[in-house]
Amino acid sequence: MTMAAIQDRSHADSGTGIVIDGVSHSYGSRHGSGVLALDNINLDIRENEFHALLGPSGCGKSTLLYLIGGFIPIQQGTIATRKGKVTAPGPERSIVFQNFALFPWKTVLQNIVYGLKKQGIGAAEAESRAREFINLVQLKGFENAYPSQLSGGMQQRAAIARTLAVDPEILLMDEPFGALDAQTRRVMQEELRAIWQRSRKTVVFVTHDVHEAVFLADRISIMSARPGRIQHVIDVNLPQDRGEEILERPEFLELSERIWRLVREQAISASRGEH
Ligand SMILES: Nc1ncnc2c1ncn2[C@@H]1O[C@H](COP(=O)(O)OP(=O)(O)OP(=O)(O)O)[C@@H](O)[C@H]1O
Repeated sequence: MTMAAIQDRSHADSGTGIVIDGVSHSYGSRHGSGVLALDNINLDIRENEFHALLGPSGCGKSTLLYLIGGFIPIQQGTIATRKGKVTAPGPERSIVFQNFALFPWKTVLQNIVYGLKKQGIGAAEAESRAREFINLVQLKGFENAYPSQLSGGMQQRAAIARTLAVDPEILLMDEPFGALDAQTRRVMQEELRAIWQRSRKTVVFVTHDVHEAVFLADRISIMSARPGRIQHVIDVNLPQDRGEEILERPEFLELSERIWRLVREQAISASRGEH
């Protein structure tokens, strides 16, 4: 696949939505007598949309993401993509974690090539594709650097390049910028939004940062405190092209304020033990 190919995806109908139907999840017991983390989640994530999952700490955002990824078994309900029901990890679904997850003993280039070779792609093509994605995330010149020689933001860009290079239809992101300083985080958010606009993957992005969710997403699901339920699904009617200037716009600030109040209600009811 070439860079032109990922750009073409913005006009293609090959994206994959995710249908989450009646999904509940408990930890500590196979039969539901442990900690109920998710309670009857029903959610349709549209093809090619950038969807944020927002909610108080411990509400089950990561659990839902891992269930979509097929990394933990679905106990109750179903999750389906264009490829059918999710029962295990699959190449059409890739995840980016908070802590970069690069191999420290491999260079940036080797880290990206590794994932491509595992998919059966030959060495020469893997290397040229890896270089394209290194350029995409603006790490040209750092191909031969080891993760320890990079800043946190650069490591995360390398991790995102590794994930994008294998061309998943669905990109699952678990607070990928949580470990970054505020300035780097801002730059990464802008870059991610721009990359998404070019590649038009279906993205599910977990965060507990309201501004991050509003800046990045087309729709935001607000979850209740544990056990996690979908309380609200909010459309983000902001321009598709989003730069730093959008943070000052009244519609951005109003929507952020409205969502902040909804999230805060969940956090307060959690602290009162209402869930
Ligand atoms: N492996 C596990 N064993 C037992 N309980 C777990 C396990 N993983 C998560 N939990 C519990 O399930 C609930 C949901 O956890 P999860 O990590 O999905 O929430 P989260 O919304 O992603 O939280 P945070 O925003 O703090 O990362 C939490 O109460 C947590 O304590």
